[in-house]
Amino acid sequence: MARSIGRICKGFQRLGLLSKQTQLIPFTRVPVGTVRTIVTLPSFLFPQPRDFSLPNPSWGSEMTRMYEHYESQCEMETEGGQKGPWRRLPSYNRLLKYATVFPSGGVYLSKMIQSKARLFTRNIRNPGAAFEYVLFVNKEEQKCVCILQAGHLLEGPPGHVHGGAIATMIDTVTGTHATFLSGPVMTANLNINYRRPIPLGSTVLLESCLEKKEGRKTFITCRVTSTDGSKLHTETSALFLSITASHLLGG
Ligand SMILES: CCCCCCCCCCCCCCCC(=O)SCCNC(=O)CCNC(=O)[C@H](O)C(C)(C)COP(=O)(O)OP(=O)(O)OC[C@H]1O[C@@H](n2cnc3c(N)ncnc32)[C@H](O)[C@@H]1OP(=O)(O)O
Repeated sequence: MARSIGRICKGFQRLGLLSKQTQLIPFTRVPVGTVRTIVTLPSFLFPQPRDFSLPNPSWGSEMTRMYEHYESQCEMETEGGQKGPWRRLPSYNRLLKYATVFPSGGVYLSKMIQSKARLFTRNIRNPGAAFEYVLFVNKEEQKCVCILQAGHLLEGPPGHVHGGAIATMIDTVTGTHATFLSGPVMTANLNINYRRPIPLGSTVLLESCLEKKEGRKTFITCRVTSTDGSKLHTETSALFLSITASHLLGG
């Protein structure tokens, strides 16, 4: 258990959410006053988290075809036998499930852990009903592609996807991309132009590109198009600001 919690702590450290000094100290050996991270629950209570970016039976033929296309890019090797630049990003419905105490924000996080908080885009139990999506990132080109199949619960105008649902996906894709490029960030500005409605149930591509980085600022652009690229649905410019854990803990 200690090893698996340790791996999770390392994951948070990589994302910059835990300080490097945070140590895992088994509960039974904790000298009073030196606790930095407390393990409160045994690992058998944590089932293997579901990776929502993997195919499920609700995926239509277009979603599956696009997934297979990008997945095959991930398997490609360069001429020198190295792994190619594409990676699929796994996707879970919760990020903070396993952490119990932050160096200075234990109470806040402990409350979150006991709560029912779930990532907004991954909280519908019925597969295919809302956001079905998978993200692929290309490290060399500093771009990210998301394949989205928009389910029937996302209706806005009759037969078409709600503008807020589109904005949610744009924020998710550009936000994940910015995190990949710059570590923990928050959206400061999203500027979206809706050019053409997205039919409900259809599969579209969101392509996010790094425009520039300036200090704490990461500027990203994102286009939503049909899978063959012939129809432009939305265009976005987004600004993300790098944050530290204390920004989140400050509320
Ligand atoms: C390995 C990878 C795996 C990744 C795995 C991750 C998985 C994860 C998946 C989930 C992905 C979901 C992604 C959702 C992301 C959200 O939805 S975040 C939620 C929505 N956003 C918010 O709630 C943010 C609310 N706003 C804030 O907290 C604060 O205003 C901010 C944005 C942090 C900035 O505050 P601050 O740090 O105090 O910055 P501040 O000093 O005011 O300004 C700094 C600079 O930025 C500029 N600035 C600030 N705000 C703005 C603005 N709105 N417009 C223009 N400029 C601005 C300032 O002018 C200033 O510029 P300079 O004078 O330095 O040139």
